[in-house]
Amino acid sequence: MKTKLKEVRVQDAIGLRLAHDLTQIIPGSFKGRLFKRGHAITEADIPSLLDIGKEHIYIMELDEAELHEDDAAIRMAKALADPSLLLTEPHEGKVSIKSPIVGLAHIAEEVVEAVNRLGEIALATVKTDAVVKEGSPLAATRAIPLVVSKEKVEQVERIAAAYREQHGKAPLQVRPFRKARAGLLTTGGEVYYGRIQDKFGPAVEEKLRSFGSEVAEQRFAPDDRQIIVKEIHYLMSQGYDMILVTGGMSVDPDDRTPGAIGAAGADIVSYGTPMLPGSMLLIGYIGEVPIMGLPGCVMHDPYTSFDVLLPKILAGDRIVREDIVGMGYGGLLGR
Ligand SMILES: Nc1nc2c(c(=O)[nH]1)N[C@H]1C(S)=C(S)[C@@H](COP(=O)(O)OP(=O)(O)OC[C@H]3O[C@@H](n4cnc5c(N)ncnc54)[C@H](O)[C@@H]3O)O[C@H]1N2
Ligand code: MOO
Repeated sequence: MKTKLKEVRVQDAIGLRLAHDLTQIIPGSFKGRLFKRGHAITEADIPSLLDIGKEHIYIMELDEAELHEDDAAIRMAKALADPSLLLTEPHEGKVSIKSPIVGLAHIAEEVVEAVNRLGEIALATVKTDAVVKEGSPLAATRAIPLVVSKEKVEQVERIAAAYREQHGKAPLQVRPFRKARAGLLTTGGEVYYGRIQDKFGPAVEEKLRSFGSEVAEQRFAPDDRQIIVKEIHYLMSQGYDMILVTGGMSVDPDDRTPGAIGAAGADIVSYGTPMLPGSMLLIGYIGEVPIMGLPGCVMHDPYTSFDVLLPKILAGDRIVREDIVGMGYGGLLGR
């Protein structure tokens, strides 16, 4: 390091400016910045500095071949992020990259690894296909020491530029969701004949709404294959973007839904999804329109195979068999 760092006792530092943010942690109640970089120390600050364990502060003379942690974090974030993403001010040496929209993260894993292989810098991200909400972070950058060589940050910039060149997009981005209008068919004699109240409709509506889509119409059918087929055809005729059928997805004689979806003309991508909960989910297509058979757990569990497949569909993916095959590894979430 060619940057000059001089240690000064806090008692002798009145009027001097802090070279970096200073953090306080009080377990259970606070973790954050107590003093900001550039703050000029006053007499009154001394007890607080001693309370967070700072008997000395640094006075910094930055070498021109090196970068302060804040500036390194900003440059790396700018190099890696799609221009639509939001970059926070550096905070304790970290820049967060946030999504301006609800969507699906797309993270170039090879870039994340190449950057982290350089050492002395950190790039942490969510995984590809994670759903990000408006304002939620998808990545953060940070330099580990207080100063790093410019060359290191330039290497990050070169890695990011090479990816952009090859793929025509940034290594970190968010794919937006389309607003889908779904047709919902709820099967089950116990609901159809009024023995119990429907709980599936509200659960599916809530889920779609959280992704910016909607249930345009809900229909009901008893456990009768022909009626279910007729209702699927009706929903198709309404031009909905997606058809969701609930109930009757497992092994009982009254579980007619998988057979009816096939009989309605769907190309079945998979009946059965290697994820728990959500193993009895069916996905197929009638032409371009996705159709899913949703098992009972979707009504009950907050996160199932439906929560993996629905966002991918809304981001414009057509689900293929390999997507389903890949869900088993890491797919044991509940019972
Ligand atoms: N022997 C086996 N048992 C089960 C299997 C299996 O493979 N072998 N699979 C299990 C899995 S996984 C699931 S998930 C459940 C649910 O399967 P279904 O989707 O077929 O659900 P149903 O049998 O239609 O109903 C189960 C339960 O949920 C109530 N229900 C259904 N629809 C509604 C609605 N719209 N509103 C309110 N309540 C509803 C229904 O009355 C039943 O109580 O099967 C496991 N078992
Ligand atoms: O489809 Mo079942 O939910 O695995 O619980």
